[in-house]
Amino acid sequence: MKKLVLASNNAGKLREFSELLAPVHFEIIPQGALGIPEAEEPYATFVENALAKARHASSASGLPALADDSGICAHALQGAPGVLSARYAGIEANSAANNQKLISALQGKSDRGAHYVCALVMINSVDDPEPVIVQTRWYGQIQDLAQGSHGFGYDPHFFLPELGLTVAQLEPERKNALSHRGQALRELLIQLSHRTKLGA
Ligand SMILES: O=c1nc[nH]c2c1ncn2[C@H]1C[C@H](O)[C@@H](COP(=O)(O)OP(=O)(O)OP(=O)(O)O)O1
Ligand SMILES: [Mg+2]
Repeated sequence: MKKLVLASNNAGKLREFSELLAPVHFEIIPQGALGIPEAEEPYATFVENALAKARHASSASGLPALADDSGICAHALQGAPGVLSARYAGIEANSAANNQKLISALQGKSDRGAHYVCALVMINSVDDPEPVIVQTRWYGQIQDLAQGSHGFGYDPHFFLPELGLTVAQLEPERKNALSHRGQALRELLIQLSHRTKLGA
């Protein structure tokens, strides 16, 4: 079975990837299982950070790698925290501190619109000239009150008006069916299947 390193140390993402990739015939190896530490994420775009993570994991393992760089963009904050979502309240910040900072930054703002972004990059090797790249959005609203216990990160504050629920109130399968990460992974698998058909 083809091996694939998942270039992430985020337990929530790793759980979602294992659910989403369950039907796929890859042996999925989280980079932590190979002792690979987090990559630097210095770039201003999600795609560049995802590519840096994928290259880091592929270089350290000698295997194909899949990386996710994602975040939440608040419209009233000109897209902040964006690529800095994981480090919004500081380098070692946890989700509670990041959520708190986001809610504080939005006090008094009437526009609560936001979107999640997910950039996925898959490479066959560190020098792969044709990375598979997908980027998707998931729209919602940021609410002050934290609700729900599923998911991770900003999910308890990310409200879906069509459902009347936060993402943390969705069962995992329902989140995966709708989320930025679920959309991106399904698109990536379609792109891979086209390549396989063409023998590339
Ligand atoms: O579905 C999601 N539900 C809730 N929050 C989410 C989601 N997707 C991304 N997020 C937030 C979490 C973190 O604050 C940031 C990702 O940051 P990001 O650098 O891509 O990931 P990370 O540092 O946690 O793990 P890693 O880089 O090892 O993959 O966006
Ligand atoms: Mg990160």
